[in-house]
Amino acid sequence: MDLMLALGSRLGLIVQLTKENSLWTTFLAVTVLVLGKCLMDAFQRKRLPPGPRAWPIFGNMFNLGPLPWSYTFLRELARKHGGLMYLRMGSIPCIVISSSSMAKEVVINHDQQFAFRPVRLFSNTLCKCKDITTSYGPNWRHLRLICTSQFFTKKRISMYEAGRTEEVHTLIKQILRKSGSREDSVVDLPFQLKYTTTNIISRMVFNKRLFVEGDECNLQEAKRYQEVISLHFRTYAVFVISDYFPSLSFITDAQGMKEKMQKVVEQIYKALDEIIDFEEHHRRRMDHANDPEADRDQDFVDLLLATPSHDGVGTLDHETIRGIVMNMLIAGTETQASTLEWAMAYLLQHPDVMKQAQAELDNVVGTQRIVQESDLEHLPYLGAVIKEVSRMQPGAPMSIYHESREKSRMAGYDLPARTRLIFNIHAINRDPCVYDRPDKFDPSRFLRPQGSSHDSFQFMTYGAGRRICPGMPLATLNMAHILAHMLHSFDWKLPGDQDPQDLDMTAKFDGLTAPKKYPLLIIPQPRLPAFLY
Ligand code: HEM
Repeated sequence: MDLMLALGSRLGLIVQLTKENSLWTTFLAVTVLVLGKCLMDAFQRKRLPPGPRAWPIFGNMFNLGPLPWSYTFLRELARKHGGLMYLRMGSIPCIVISSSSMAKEVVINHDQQFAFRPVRLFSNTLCKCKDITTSYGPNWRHLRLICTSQFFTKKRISMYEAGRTEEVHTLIKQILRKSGSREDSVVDLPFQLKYTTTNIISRMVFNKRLFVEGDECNLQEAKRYQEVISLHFRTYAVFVISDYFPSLSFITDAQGMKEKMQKVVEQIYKALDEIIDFEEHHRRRMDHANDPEADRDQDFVDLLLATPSHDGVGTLDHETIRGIVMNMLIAGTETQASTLEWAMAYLLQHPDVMKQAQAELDNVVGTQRIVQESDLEHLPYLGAVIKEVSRMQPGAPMSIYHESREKSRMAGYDLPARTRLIFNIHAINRDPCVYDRPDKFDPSRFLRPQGSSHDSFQFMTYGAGRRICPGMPLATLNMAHILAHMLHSFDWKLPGDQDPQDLDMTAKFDGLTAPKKYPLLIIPQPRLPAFLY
Protein backbone atom coordinates (compact mmCIF):
# COMPACT_ATOMS: atom_id res chain seq x y z
CA MET A 1 0.00 0.00 0.00
CA ASP A 2 2.85 2.33 0.90
CA LEU A 3 4.48 1.44 -2.31
CA MET A 4 1.29 2.24 -4.25
CA LEU A 5 1.00 5.57 -2.48
CA ALA A 6 4.62 6.37 -3.12
CA LEU A 7 4.25 5.46 -6.81
CA GLY A 8 1.04 7.46 -7.01
CA SER A 9 2.64 10.55 -5.57
CA ARG A 10 5.69 10.15 -7.87
CA LEU A 11 3.39 9.88 -10.89
CA GLY A 12 1.45 12.90 -9.70
CA LEU A 13 4.68 14.79 -9.35
CA ILE A 14 5.79 13.76 -12.84
CA VAL A 15 2.44 14.82 -14.32
CA GLN A 16 2.67 18.11 -12.49
CA LEU A 17 6.24 18.61 -13.59
CA THR A 18 5.28 17.67 -17.12
CA LYS A 19 2.45 20.15 -17.08
CA GLU A 20 4.76 22.82 -15.79
CA ASN A 21 7.38 21.96 -18.28
CA SER A 22 5.11 21.10 -21.18
CA LEU A 23 6.96 23.57 -23.38
CA TRP A 24 10.25 21.92 -22.55
CA THR A 25 8.80 18.49 -23.12
CA THR A 26 7.42 19.45 -26.52
CA PHE A 27 10.73 21.01 -27.45
CA LEU A 28 12.55 17.85 -26.33
CA ALA A 29 10.21 15.59 -28.25
CA VAL A 30 10.53 17.66 -31.45
CA THR A 31 14.33 17.71 -31.11
CA VAL A 32 14.43 13.94 -30.65
CA LEU A 33 12.18 13.48 -33.66
CA VAL A 34 14.20 15.84 -35.88
CA LEU A 35 17.46 14.26 -34.78
CA GLY A 36 16.01 10.80 -35.36
CA LYS A 37 14.85 11.80 -38.83
CA CYS A 38 18.28 13.31 -39.62
CA LEU A 39 19.99 10.16 -38.41
CA MET A 40 17.62 8.00 -40.43
CA ASP A 41 18.18 10.19 -43.52
CA ALA A 42 21.93 10.00 -42.99
CA PHE A 43 21.68 6.23 -42.59
CA GLN A 44 19.51 5.87 -45.68
CA ARG A 45 21.69 8.30 -47.60
CA LYS A 46 24.62 6.00 -47.00
CA ARG A 47 22.80 3.24 -48.83
CA LEU A 48 21.74 5.45 -51.71
CA PRO A 49 24.04 5.85 -54.73
CA PRO A 50 26.42 8.83 -54.64
CA GLY A 51 25.22 12.16 -55.95
CA PRO A 52 25.45 15.90 -55.47
CA ARG A 53 24.23 17.41 -52.20
CA ALA A 54 20.53 18.07 -52.19
CA TRP A 55 18.68 21.11 -50.84
CA PRO A 56 16.05 20.49 -48.20
CA ILE A 57 12.61 19.96 -49.73
CA PHE A 58 13.57 20.85 -53.33
CA GLY A 59 16.39 18.32 -53.58
CA ASN A 60 18.53 18.85 -56.66
CA MET A 61 16.01 20.81 -58.66
CA PHE A 62 18.16 23.95 -58.43
CA ASN A 63 21.47 22.19 -59.08
CA LEU A 64 20.65 21.38 -62.61
CA GLY A 65 20.76 24.67 -64.44
CA PRO A 66 18.02 26.21 -66.54
CA LEU A 67 16.69 22.92 -67.88
CA PRO A 68 16.09 20.25 -65.28
CA TRP A 69 17.94 17.60 -67.24
CA SER A 70 20.74 19.44 -68.93
CA TYR A 71 22.70 16.43 -70.20
CA THR A 72 26.10 18.08 -70.55
CA PHE A 73 25.94 19.33 -66.97
CA LEU A 74 24.88 15.88 -65.78
CA ARG A 75 27.85 14.39 -67.64
CA GLU A 76 30.12 16.73 -65.69
CA LEU A 77 28.44 15.70 -62.40
CA ALA A 78 28.85 12.03 -63.30
CA ARG A 79 32.61 12.48 -63.70
CA LYS A 80 32.63 13.20 -59.97
CA HIS A 81 29.87 10.90 -58.72
CA GLY A 82 30.04 7.99 -61.15
CA GLY A 83 27.96 6.11 -63.71
CA LEU A 84 25.16 5.57 -61.20
CA MET A 85 24.23 8.90 -59.67
CA TYR A 86 21.45 9.74 -57.26
CA LEU A 87 19.47 12.96 -57.39
CA ARG A 88 16.24 14.06 -55.82
CA MET A 89 13.78 16.12 -57.84
CA GLY A 90 11.45 17.57 -55.23
CA SER A 91 10.39 14.46 -53.34
CA ILE A 92 11.04 12.12 -56.30
CA PRO A 93 14.13 9.90 -56.12
CA CYS A 94 15.98 9.73 -59.43
CA ILE A 95 19.02 7.91 -60.74
CA VAL A 96 21.04 8.93 -63.76
CA ILE A 97 22.94 6.25 -65.68
CA SER A 98 26.00 7.75 -67.35
CA SER A 99 28.45 4.91 -68.09
CA SER A 100 28.34 1.98 -70.44
CA SER A 101 29.02 -0.54 -67.65
CA MET A 102 26.11 0.77 -65.54
CA ALA A 103 23.84 0.78 -68.61
CA LYS A 104 24.69 -2.89 -69.05
CA GLU A 105 23.98 -3.60 -65.37
CA VAL A 106 20.58 -1.87 -65.64
CA VAL A 107 19.51 -3.55 -68.86
CA ILE A 108 20.70 -7.03 -67.89
CA ASN A 109 19.59 -7.09 -64.25
CA HIS A 110 16.91 -4.41 -63.81
CA ASP A 111 15.21 -4.02 -67.18
CA GLN A 112 11.84 -5.33 -66.07
CA GLN A 113 11.92 -3.56 -62.69
CA PHE A 114 12.49 -0.21 -64.41
CA ALA A 115 10.27 -0.71 -67.43
CA PHE A 116 7.45 1.48 -66.05
CA ARG A 117 7.00 5.13 -66.89
CA PRO A 118 6.09 7.78 -64.33
CA VAL A 119 2.55 9.06 -64.63
CA ARG A 120 2.75 12.81 -65.24
CA LEU A 121 -0.36 14.93 -65.27
CA PHE A 122 0.11 15.86 -68.92
CA SER A 123 0.61 12.32 -70.28
CA ASN A 124 -2.28 11.10 -68.18
CA THR A 125 -4.57 13.81 -69.50
CA LEU A 126 -3.38 13.38 -73.08
CA CYS A 127 -4.33 9.76 -73.59
CA LYS A 128 -4.73 8.26 -70.12
CA CYS A 129 -1.30 6.69 -70.63
CA LYS A 130 -2.72 4.28 -73.21
CA ASP A 131 -0.05 5.02 -75.84
CA ILE A 132 3.27 3.21 -76.38
CA THR A 133 5.57 5.70 -74.69
CA THR A 134 3.80 6.17 -71.37
CA SER A 135 2.03 2.87 -70.70
CA TYR A 136 3.41 -0.37 -69.29
CA GLY A 137 1.72 -3.71 -68.76
CA PRO A 138 -0.52 -5.80 -71.05
CA ASN A 139 -1.61 -2.76 -73.14
CA TRP A 140 2.01 -1.70 -73.74
CA ARG A 141 3.08 -5.28 -74.62
CA HIS A 142 0.22 -5.45 -77.09
CA LEU A 143 1.20 -2.14 -78.72
CA ARG A 144 4.91 -3.03 -78.86
CA LEU A 145 3.97 -6.27 -80.60
CA ILE A 146 2.10 -4.24 -83.21
CA CYS A 147 5.27 -2.16 -83.68
CA THR A 148 7.55 -5.16 -84.14
CA SER A 149 5.18 -7.42 -86.07
CA GLN A 150 3.38 -4.84 -88.23
CA PHE A 151 4.83 -1.31 -88.36
CA PHE A 152 8.57 -1.73 -88.42
CA THR A 153 9.01 -5.07 -90.15
CA LYS A 154 11.29 -5.24 -93.20
CA LYS A 155 8.26 -5.94 -95.35
CA ARG A 156 6.19 -3.00 -94.12
CA ILE A 157 9.15 -0.60 -94.25
CA SER A 158 9.84 -1.59 -97.84
CA MET A 159 6.14 -1.08 -98.72
CA TYR A 160 6.63 2.62 -98.01
CA GLU A 161 9.88 2.91 -99.98
CA ALA A 162 8.30 4.71 -102.94
CA GLY A 163 6.91 7.45 -100.66
CA ARG A 164 10.25 7.92 -98.89
CA THR A 165 12.11 8.09 -102.20
CA GLU A 166 9.68 10.72 -103.47
CA GLU A 167 10.20 12.82 -100.34
CA VAL A 168 13.99 12.62 -100.53
CA HIS A 169 13.89 13.57 -104.18
CA THR A 170 11.63 16.52 -103.34
CA LEU A 171 14.15 17.62 -100.71
CA ILE A 172 16.94 17.66 -103.27
CA LYS A 173 14.79 19.61 -105.74
CA GLN A 174 13.78 22.09 -103.02
CA ILE A 175 17.40 22.62 -102.04
CA LEU A 176 18.28 23.23 -105.67
CA ARG A 177 15.34 25.61 -106.13
CA LYS A 178 16.08 27.52 -102.91
CA SER A 179 19.72 27.85 -103.81
CA GLY A 180 18.50 29.45 -107.07
CA SER A 181 20.72 30.27 -109.96
CA ARG A 182 23.17 32.29 -107.90
CA GLU A 183 26.16 30.33 -106.79
CA ASP A 184 26.11 31.66 -103.25
CA SER A 185 22.41 31.31 -102.31
CA VAL A 186 22.04 30.04 -98.79
CA VAL A 187 19.70 27.21 -97.74
CA ASP A 188 18.21 26.84 -94.26
CA LEU A 189 19.01 23.15 -93.97
CA PRO A 190 17.23 22.24 -90.68
CA PHE A 191 14.01 23.80 -91.99
CA GLN A 192 14.12 21.64 -95.15
CA LEU A 193 15.08 18.51 -93.22
CA LYS A 194 12.20 18.95 -90.80
CA TYR A 195 9.74 19.06 -93.68
CA THR A 196 11.19 15.93 -95.24
CA THR A 197 11.32 13.78 -92.09
CA THR A 198 7.82 14.91 -91.07
CA ASN A 199 6.35 14.09 -94.49
CA ILE A 200 7.99 10.67 -94.47
CA ILE A 201 6.49 9.82 -91.07
CA SER A 202 3.07 11.37 -91.77
CA ARG A 203 2.76 9.45 -95.04
CA MET A 204 3.42 6.19 -93.22
CA VAL A 205 1.20 6.99 -90.27
CA PHE A 206 -1.88 8.58 -91.89
CA ASN A 207 -1.10 8.74 -95.57
CA LYS A 208 -0.72 12.50 -95.89
CA ARG A 209 2.05 14.90 -96.81
CA LEU A 210 1.92 17.63 -94.21
CA PHE A 211 4.21 20.08 -95.97
CA VAL A 212 3.61 20.82 -99.62
CA GLU A 213 5.11 24.09 -100.82
CA GLY A 214 2.76 26.45 -102.61
CA ASP A 215 -0.42 24.47 -101.83
CA GLU A 216 -2.84 26.76 -99.96
CA CYS A 217 -5.12 23.95 -98.82
CA ASN A 218 -2.17 22.03 -97.46
CA LEU A 219 -0.90 25.18 -95.73
CA GLN A 220 -3.84 25.01 -93.33
CA GLU A 221 -3.04 21.40 -92.50
CA ALA A 222 0.64 22.19 -91.96
CA LYS A 223 -0.36 25.02 -89.62
CA ARG A 224 -2.65 22.70 -87.69
CA TYR A 225 0.17 20.18 -87.36
CA GLN A 226 2.54 22.84 -86.07
CA GLU A 227 -0.14 23.91 -83.60
CA VAL A 228 -0.40 20.31 -82.34
CA ILE A 229 3.35 19.98 -81.87
CA SER A 230 3.86 23.36 -80.23
CA LEU A 231 0.88 22.89 -77.88
CA HIS A 232 2.27 19.48 -76.97
CA PHE A 233 5.74 20.78 -76.17
CA ARG A 234 4.50 23.89 -74.38
CA THR A 235 2.18 21.91 -72.15
CA TYR A 236 4.71 19.15 -71.58
CA ALA A 237 7.13 21.76 -70.22
CA VAL A 238 4.63 23.31 -67.76
CA PHE A 239 5.77 22.90 -64.16
CA VAL A 240 3.15 20.86 -62.29
CA ILE A 241 3.86 20.74 -58.58
CA SER A 242 2.34 17.27 -58.06
CA ASP A 243 4.72 15.83 -60.69
CA TYR A 244 7.55 16.57 -58.24
CA PHE A 245 5.68 16.49 -54.92
CA PRO A 246 2.88 13.92 -55.30
CA SER A 247 1.69 14.63 -51.75
CA LEU A 248 0.90 18.21 -52.80
CA SER A 249 -1.62 17.18 -55.44
CA PHE A 250 -4.22 19.28 -53.59
CA ILE A 251 -2.31 22.39 -54.77
CA THR A 252 -2.47 21.16 -58.37
CA ASP A 253 -6.22 20.65 -57.85
CA ALA A 254 -6.61 24.11 -56.32
CA GLN A 255 -4.75 25.64 -59.26
CA GLY A 256 -7.27 24.04 -61.61
CA MET A 257 -4.33 22.47 -63.45
CA LYS A 258 -6.24 19.36 -64.52
CA GLU A 259 -9.01 21.42 -66.12
CA LYS A 260 -6.48 23.70 -67.84
CA MET A 261 -4.59 20.69 -69.24
CA GLN A 262 -7.84 19.07 -70.31
CA LYS A 263 -8.67 22.19 -72.35
CA VAL A 264 -5.30 22.11 -74.10
CA VAL A 265 -5.66 18.40 -74.77
CA GLU A 266 -9.06 19.04 -76.37
CA GLN A 267 -7.42 21.62 -78.63
CA ILE A 268 -4.70 19.11 -79.55
CA TYR A 269 -7.30 16.42 -80.29
CA LYS A 270 -9.41 18.74 -82.41
CA ALA A 271 -6.46 19.69 -84.60
CA LEU A 272 -5.10 16.13 -84.65
CA ASP A 273 -8.46 14.61 -85.65
CA GLU A 274 -8.67 16.99 -88.59
CA ILE A 275 -5.23 15.86 -89.70
CA ILE A 276 -5.79 12.14 -89.15
CA ASP A 277 -9.32 12.20 -90.61
CA PHE A 278 -10.76 9.12 -88.90
CA GLU A 279 -13.91 9.25 -91.06
CA GLU A 280 -11.95 8.90 -94.27
CA HIS A 281 -10.02 6.00 -92.74
CA HIS A 282 -13.22 4.23 -91.66
CA ARG A 283 -14.70 4.75 -95.12
CA ARG A 284 -11.64 3.31 -96.81
CA ARG A 285 -11.74 0.35 -94.48
CA MET A 286 -15.29 -0.44 -95.55
CA ASP A 287 -14.45 -0.01 -99.25
CA HIS A 288 -11.45 -2.36 -99.06
CA ALA A 289 -12.97 -4.91 -96.68
CA ASN A 290 -12.73 -7.74 -99.23
CA ASP A 291 -9.71 -6.61 -101.18
CA PRO A 292 -6.65 -8.80 -100.44
CA GLU A 293 -4.39 -6.30 -102.25
CA ALA A 294 -5.47 -3.43 -99.98
CA ASP A 295 -2.72 -4.16 -97.43
CA ARG A 296 -0.21 -2.45 -99.74
CA ASP A 297 -1.92 0.93 -99.32
CA GLN A 298 -2.58 0.71 -95.62
CA ASP A 299 -1.12 3.32 -93.29
CA PHE A 300 -0.58 2.87 -89.54
CA VAL A 301 -3.99 4.32 -88.68
CA ASP A 302 -5.67 1.78 -91.02
CA LEU A 303 -3.78 -1.01 -89.28
CA LEU A 304 -4.62 0.32 -85.82
CA LEU A 305 -8.33 0.67 -86.57
CA ALA A 306 -8.39 -3.03 -87.44
CA THR A 307 -6.39 -4.09 -84.36
CA PRO A 308 -8.21 -5.76 -81.45
CA SER A 309 -7.64 -4.07 -78.08
CA HIS A 310 -5.39 -5.90 -75.62
CA ASP A 311 -8.32 -7.28 -73.62
CA GLY A 312 -9.97 -8.61 -76.78
CA VAL A 313 -13.00 -6.34 -76.36
CA GLY A 314 -13.51 -4.56 -79.68
CA THR A 315 -10.75 -2.72 -81.52
CA LEU A 316 -8.35 -0.01 -80.32
CA ASP A 317 -10.20 3.19 -79.42
CA HIS A 318 -9.50 6.60 -80.96
CA GLU A 319 -7.81 7.80 -77.76
CA THR A 320 -5.17 5.06 -78.01
CA ILE A 321 -4.73 5.65 -81.75
CA ARG A 322 -4.28 9.40 -81.24
CA GLY A 323 -1.67 8.63 -78.55
CA ILE A 324 0.27 6.34 -80.90
CA VAL A 325 0.11 8.87 -83.74
CA MET A 326 1.52 11.51 -81.38
CA ASN A 327 4.28 9.07 -80.31
CA MET A 328 5.35 8.62 -83.94
CA LEU A 329 5.25 12.33 -84.76
CA ILE A 330 7.06 13.45 -81.62
CA ALA A 331 9.63 10.64 -81.45
CA GLY A 332 10.26 10.14 -85.15
CA THR A 333 10.62 13.50 -86.90
CA GLU A 334 12.85 16.04 -85.10
CA THR A 335 15.13 13.27 -83.83
CA GLN A 336 16.04 12.40 -87.40
CA ALA A 337 16.15 16.00 -88.65
CA SER A 338 18.53 17.12 -85.90
CA THR A 339 20.88 14.14 -86.47
CA LEU A 340 21.08 15.00 -90.16
CA GLU A 341 21.77 18.66 -89.46
CA TRP A 342 24.62 17.64 -87.14
CA ALA A 343 25.92 15.25 -89.80
CA MET A 344 26.33 18.11 -92.28
CA ALA A 345 27.96 20.32 -89.64
CA TYR A 346 30.54 17.63 -88.78
CA LEU A 347 31.18 16.90 -92.44
CA LEU A 348 31.86 20.58 -93.14
CA GLN A 349 34.38 20.56 -90.31
CA HIS A 350 35.92 17.34 -91.65
CA PRO A 351 36.20 17.80 -95.44
CA ASP A 352 38.33 14.64 -95.73
CA VAL A 353 35.40 12.59 -94.36
CA MET A 354 32.94 14.35 -96.69
CA LYS A 355 35.21 13.59 -99.68
CA GLN A 356 35.61 9.94 -98.70
CA ALA A 357 31.83 9.48 -98.36
CA GLN A 358 31.29 11.15 -101.75
CA ALA A 359 34.00 9.00 -103.35
CA GLU A 360 32.29 5.88 -102.01
CA LEU A 361 28.98 7.07 -103.48
CA ASP A 362 30.57 7.79 -106.87
CA ASN A 363 32.14 4.34 -106.83
CA VAL A 364 29.00 2.43 -105.92
CA VAL A 365 26.29 4.55 -107.56
CA GLY A 366 28.23 6.42 -110.23
CA THR A 367 27.18 9.83 -111.46
CA GLN A 368 24.53 8.87 -114.01
CA ARG A 369 21.77 7.85 -111.60
CA ILE A 370 20.58 8.80 -108.13
CA VAL A 371 21.05 6.79 -104.93
CA GLN A 372 18.46 4.20 -104.00
CA GLU A 373 17.79 2.58 -100.65
CA SER A 374 19.12 -0.71 -102.04
CA ASP A 375 22.54 0.96 -102.50
CA LEU A 376 22.91 1.61 -98.79
CA GLU A 377 24.15 -1.85 -97.86
CA HIS A 378 27.08 -1.27 -100.25
CA LEU A 379 28.02 2.02 -98.57
CA PRO A 380 29.81 1.01 -95.34
CA TYR A 381 31.64 4.31 -94.95
CA LEU A 382 28.42 6.29 -95.17
CA GLY A 383 26.91 3.92 -92.57
CA ALA A 384 29.88 4.59 -90.29
CA VAL A 385 29.40 8.37 -90.71
CA ILE A 386 25.74 8.13 -89.65
CA LYS A 387 26.65 5.92 -86.71
CA GLU A 388 29.40 8.27 -85.54
CA VAL A 389 27.12 11.32 -85.79
CA SER A 390 24.39 9.42 -83.92
CA ARG A 391 26.94 8.54 -81.23
CA MET A 392 28.18 12.09 -80.79
CA GLN A 393 24.88 13.91 -81.19
CA PRO A 394 22.12 11.39 -80.42
CA GLY A 395 18.67 12.50 -81.65
CA ALA A 396 17.51 12.26 -78.01
CA PRO A 397 20.49 12.87 -75.67
CA MET A 398 18.52 11.73 -72.62
CA SER A 399 16.19 8.72 -72.62
CA ILE A 400 12.60 9.01 -71.51
CA TYR A 401 12.12 8.51 -67.73
CA HIS A 402 11.81 4.90 -66.63
CA GLU A 403 10.32 4.10 -63.21
CA SER A 404 10.31 1.22 -60.74
CA ARG A 405 7.24 0.35 -58.73
CA GLU A 406 9.01 -1.64 -55.99
CA LYS A 407 12.06 -1.04 -53.80
CA SER A 408 15.19 -2.36 -55.50
CA ARG A 409 18.88 -2.93 -55.01
CA MET A 410 21.30 -1.85 -57.70
CA ALA A 411 25.09 -2.23 -57.65
CA GLY A 412 24.97 -2.60 -53.85
CA TYR A 413 22.75 0.46 -53.29
CA ASP A 414 19.15 0.57 -52.10
CA LEU A 415 16.62 2.41 -54.16
CA PRO A 416 13.17 3.36 -52.90
CA ALA A 417 10.02 2.32 -54.74
CA ARG A 418 9.05 4.69 -57.57
CA THR A 419 12.62 5.71 -58.27
CA ARG A 420 12.91 7.31 -61.69
CA LEU A 421 15.75 6.26 -63.95
CA ILE A 422 17.10 8.14 -66.91
CA PHE A 423 19.93 7.18 -69.28
CA ASN A 424 22.29 10.02 -70.09
CA ILE A 425 22.76 8.74 -73.63
CA HIS A 426 25.11 11.60 -74.49
CA ALA A 427 27.45 10.57 -71.64
CA ILE A 428 27.24 6.81 -72.27
CA ASN A 429 28.00 7.31 -75.98
CA ARG A 430 31.14 9.21 -74.98
CA ASP A 431 32.29 6.84 -72.24
CA PRO A 432 36.11 7.05 -72.18
CA CYS A 433 36.30 3.42 -71.01
CA VAL A 434 34.79 2.38 -74.35
CA TYR A 435 35.86 5.00 -76.86
CA ASP A 436 39.33 6.26 -77.55
CA ARG A 437 39.16 10.11 -77.67
CA PRO A 438 35.37 10.03 -77.24
CA ASP A 439 34.83 13.72 -78.09
CA LYS A 440 36.52 13.39 -81.46
CA PHE A 441 34.44 12.88 -84.59
CA ASP A 442 35.93 9.81 -86.23
CA PRO A 443 33.65 7.58 -88.35
CA SER A 444 36.50 5.14 -88.98
CA ARG A 445 36.12 3.87 -85.37
CA PHE A 446 33.05 1.99 -86.63
CA LEU A 447 34.97 0.47 -89.53
CA ARG A 448 37.79 -1.07 -87.50
CA PRO A 449 37.38 -4.74 -86.51
CA GLN A 450 36.41 -3.78 -82.94
CA GLY A 451 33.87 -1.30 -84.40
CA SER A 452 31.41 -4.08 -85.06
CA SER A 453 31.68 -5.32 -81.48
CA HIS A 454 30.18 -2.15 -80.01
CA ASP A 455 27.08 -3.48 -78.31
CA SER A 456 23.93 -1.59 -77.48
CA PHE A 457 25.27 -0.58 -74.03
CA GLN A 458 28.10 1.28 -75.70
CA PHE A 459 26.01 2.85 -78.42
CA MET A 460 22.84 3.87 -76.58
CA THR A 461 21.38 6.26 -79.16
CA TYR A 462 18.17 4.23 -79.40
CA GLY A 463 18.11 3.06 -75.77
CA ALA A 464 18.35 -0.65 -74.89
CA GLY A 465 16.27 -3.44 -73.37
CA ARG A 466 12.52 -3.71 -73.59
CA ARG A 467 12.03 0.04 -74.01
CA ILE A 468 14.46 0.30 -76.94
CA CYS A 469 13.25 2.60 -79.71
CA PRO A 470 10.94 0.58 -81.99
CA GLY A 471 11.56 3.03 -84.86
CA MET A 472 15.31 2.30 -85.01
CA PRO A 473 15.26 0.18 -88.21
CA LEU A 474 13.32 2.87 -90.03
CA ALA A 475 15.39 5.77 -88.67
CA THR A 476 18.79 4.24 -89.54
CA LEU A 477 17.67 3.42 -93.09
CA ASN A 478 15.98 6.75 -93.62
CA MET A 479 18.78 8.94 -92.32
CA ALA A 480 21.42 7.07 -94.34
CA HIS A 481 19.27 7.47 -97.47
CA ILE A 482 18.78 11.22 -96.98
CA LEU A 483 22.44 11.86 -96.16
CA ALA A 484 23.58 9.74 -99.12
CA HIS A 485 21.36 11.76 -101.44
CA MET A 486 22.56 15.10 -100.09
CA LEU A 487 26.24 14.17 -100.43
CA HIS A 488 25.82 12.57 -103.84
CA SER A 489 23.82 15.48 -105.27
CA PHE A 490 25.77 18.44 -103.91
CA ASP A 491 29.09 19.77 -102.71
CA TRP A 492 28.54 21.96 -99.66
CA LYS A 493 30.16 25.05 -98.24
CA LEU A 494 29.44 27.74 -95.69
CA PRO A 495 28.37 31.25 -96.74
CA GLY A 496 30.98 33.97 -97.22
CA ASP A 497 34.45 33.24 -96.05
CA GLN A 498 33.27 31.44 -92.93
CA ASP A 499 35.81 28.90 -91.76
CA PRO A 500 34.03 25.60 -90.88
CA GLN A 501 36.29 25.33 -87.83
CA ASP A 502 34.60 28.49 -86.48
CA LEU A 503 31.14 26.95 -86.82
CA ASP A 504 29.28 27.25 -83.53
CA MET A 505 28.62 23.65 -82.49
CA THR A 506 26.49 24.50 -79.43
CA ALA A 507 23.36 22.40 -79.01
CA LYS A 508 19.97 23.62 -77.83
CA PHE A 509 18.20 21.02 -75.68
CA ASP A 510 14.41 21.24 -75.74
CA GLY A 511 13.85 18.33 -73.35
CA LEU A 512 13.71 15.75 -76.15
CA THR A 513 16.02 16.63 -79.02
CA ALA A 514 19.12 18.82 -79.15
CA PRO A 515 19.57 20.39 -82.58
CA LYS A 516 22.23 22.97 -83.31
CA LYS A 517 21.53 26.16 -81.40
CA TYR A 518 22.14 28.20 -84.54
CA PRO A 519 20.50 26.63 -87.61
CA LEU A 520 22.95 25.47 -90.23
CA LEU A 521 22.82 27.86 -93.19
CA ILE A 522 24.68 26.31 -96.05
CA ILE A 523 25.39 26.66 -99.77
CA PRO A 524 24.81 23.65 -102.05
CA GLN A 525 26.64 23.26 -105.34
CA PRO A 526 25.19 20.63 -107.71
CA ARG A 527 27.63 17.87 -108.64
CA LEU A 528 25.46 15.58 -110.82
CA PRO A 529 24.18 16.09 -114.40
CA ALA A 530 21.13 18.40 -114.53
CA PHE A 531 18.72 15.65 -115.72
CA LEU A 532 19.07 13.87 -112.37
CA TYR A 533 17.53 16.70 -110.30
C1 HEM B 1 17.25 9.40 -84.96
C2 HEM B 1 16.09 8.85 -84.69
C3 HEM B 1 15.63 8.34 -83.37
C4 HEM B 1 16.27 8.31 -82.16
C5 HEM B 1 17.68 8.80 -81.84
C6 HEM B 1 15.37 7.70 -81.20
C7 HEM B 1 15.67 7.47 -79.87
C8 HEM B 1 14.79 6.94 -78.95
C9 HEM B 1 15.07 6.79 -77.55
C10 HEM B 1 16.39 7.14 -76.87
C11 HEM B 1 13.96 6.28 -76.96
C12 HEM B 1 13.76 6.02 -75.46
C13 HEM B 1 14.33 4.73 -74.97
C14 HEM B 1 14.12 4.61 -73.48
O1 HEM B 1 13.12 5.06 -72.95
O2 HEM B 1 15.01 4.07 -72.82
C15 HEM B 1 12.97 6.11 -77.99
C16 HEM B 1 11.71 5.63 -77.77
C17 HEM B 1 10.74 5.57 -78.74
N1 HEM B 1 10.89 5.86 -80.09
FE1 HEM B 1 12.57 6.51 -80.99
N2 HEM B 1 14.21 7.39 -81.84
C18 HEM B 1 14.32 7.75 -83.16
C19 HEM B 1 13.38 7.58 -84.16
C20 HEM B 1 12.13 7.05 -83.98
C21 HEM B 1 11.16 6.84 -85.02
C22 HEM B 1 11.41 7.10 -86.50
C23 HEM B 1 10.03 6.37 -84.42
C24 HEM B 1 8.72 5.99 -85.04
C25 HEM B 1 8.27 6.45 -86.17
C26 HEM B 1 10.30 6.27 -82.99
C27 HEM B 1 9.40 5.84 -82.05
C28 HEM B 1 9.69 5.67 -80.71
C29 HEM B 1 8.71 5.23 -79.72
C30 HEM B 1 7.24 4.90 -79.98
C31 HEM B 1 9.38 5.15 -78.48
C32 HEM B 1 8.81 4.73 -77.13
C33 HEM B 1 9.08 3.24 -76.89
C34 HEM B 1 8.56 2.72 -75.55
O3 HEM B 1 8.39 3.49 -74.63
O4 HEM B 1 8.31 1.51 -75.45
N3 HEM B 1 11.59 6.69 -82.77
N4 HEM B 1 13.51 6.52 -79.19
